[in-house]
Amino acid sequence: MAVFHNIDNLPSFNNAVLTIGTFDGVHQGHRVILKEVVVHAAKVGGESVLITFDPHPRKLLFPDQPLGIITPLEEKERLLHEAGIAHIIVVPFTQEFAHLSAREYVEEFLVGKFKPHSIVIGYDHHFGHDRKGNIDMLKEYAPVYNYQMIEIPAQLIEAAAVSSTRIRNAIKEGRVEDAAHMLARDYSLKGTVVHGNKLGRTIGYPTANLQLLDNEQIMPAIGVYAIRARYKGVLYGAMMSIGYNPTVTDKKEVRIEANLFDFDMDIYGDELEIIFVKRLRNEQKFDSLEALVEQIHQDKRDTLEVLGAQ
Ligand SMILES: Cc1cc2nc3c(=O)[nH]c(=O)nc-3n(C[C@H](O)[C@H](O)[C@H](O)COP(=O)(O)O)c2cc1C
Ligand SMILES: Nc1ncnc2c1ncn2[C@@H]1O[C@H](COP(=O)(O)OP(=O)(O)O)[C@@H](O)[C@H]1O
Repeated sequence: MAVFHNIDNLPSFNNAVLTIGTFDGVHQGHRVILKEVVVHAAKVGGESVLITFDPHPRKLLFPDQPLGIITPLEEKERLLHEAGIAHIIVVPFTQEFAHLSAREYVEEFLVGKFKPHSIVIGYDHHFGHDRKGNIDMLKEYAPVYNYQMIEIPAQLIEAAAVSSTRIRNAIKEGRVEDAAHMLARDYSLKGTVVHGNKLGRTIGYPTANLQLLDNEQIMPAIGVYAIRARYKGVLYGAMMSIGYNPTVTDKKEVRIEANLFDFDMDIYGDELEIIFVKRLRNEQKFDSLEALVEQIHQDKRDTLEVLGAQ
């Protein structure tokens, strides 16, 4: 198992079975491809090699569009290894790399650096400057450079009825259960616990305020969620508010905060992982703090019911 970030200093792989893509989310559709790579590598006595890009190509190509990624790189690397991929190549996605013509990309990059035994690719994969390269081109070069092409057909990928875009939309709309279904795991975020307004403890609900480790990661819709929170390897039932806290402030700043059950520790500065389970309700502006607290009691009951039912 290894991750390589420097493409100018790669080892030579033995019968590399390659796949290429951003694999944001490492979702059910991606897993169809990953499985083929791992199984095929075992069959031909080769090594599974996955090429991915950082930052996400869309960030370089469309810098004005907010990106929103599902899996930060470190998490993606962990999930890919879990899926059985032996070697991960993280290509720094620079202007120079983006400008390689499709031919240069195949000849100098794929063949030059990896001498692949096989390339496993989805039917709709594009590459090279202006995305001009496609699967037909990889097929044409196959006999020239002596690699085998394995195309993952549309039906197989579409049967999974999953795409990174659909997952992004589900998360943005707060449909975290739909996202979990497509990801085959719960959506999660990591953050550092920062100081808030110190009001939480006075109303009986201290809330760890989070600053996300990866600002590019997608935030679920404003609202209240049943979650699990992982602190130093231990999972706690918890509830989360993502919102502006209109009951207590007029500031237009989004706060991400979690109240952990059966927990009483000072965790400022520490890392907390949030695992989304279900969106419970919209954020509301209450007439009084008492009314907010009444509702938070109810949120806790609802959360315990949701978590207990799992
Ligand atoms: C489960 C939960 C639900 C919440 N719902 C709301 C809400 O609907 N409206 C609101 O103004 N604030 C809501 N809050 C946020 C509280 O206003 C906030 O936690 C409180 O002001 C303490 O903030 P502090 O951590 O900055 O001290 C919610 C908090 C939690 C934990
Ligand atoms: N059950 C708990 N859930 C969340 N945070 C807790 C809990 N118990 C203690 N804490 C601590 O209390 C802090 C939150 O208290 P709070 O009064 O809301 O302050 P702040 O406004 O700075 O977030 C957390 O950052 C954490 O260090």
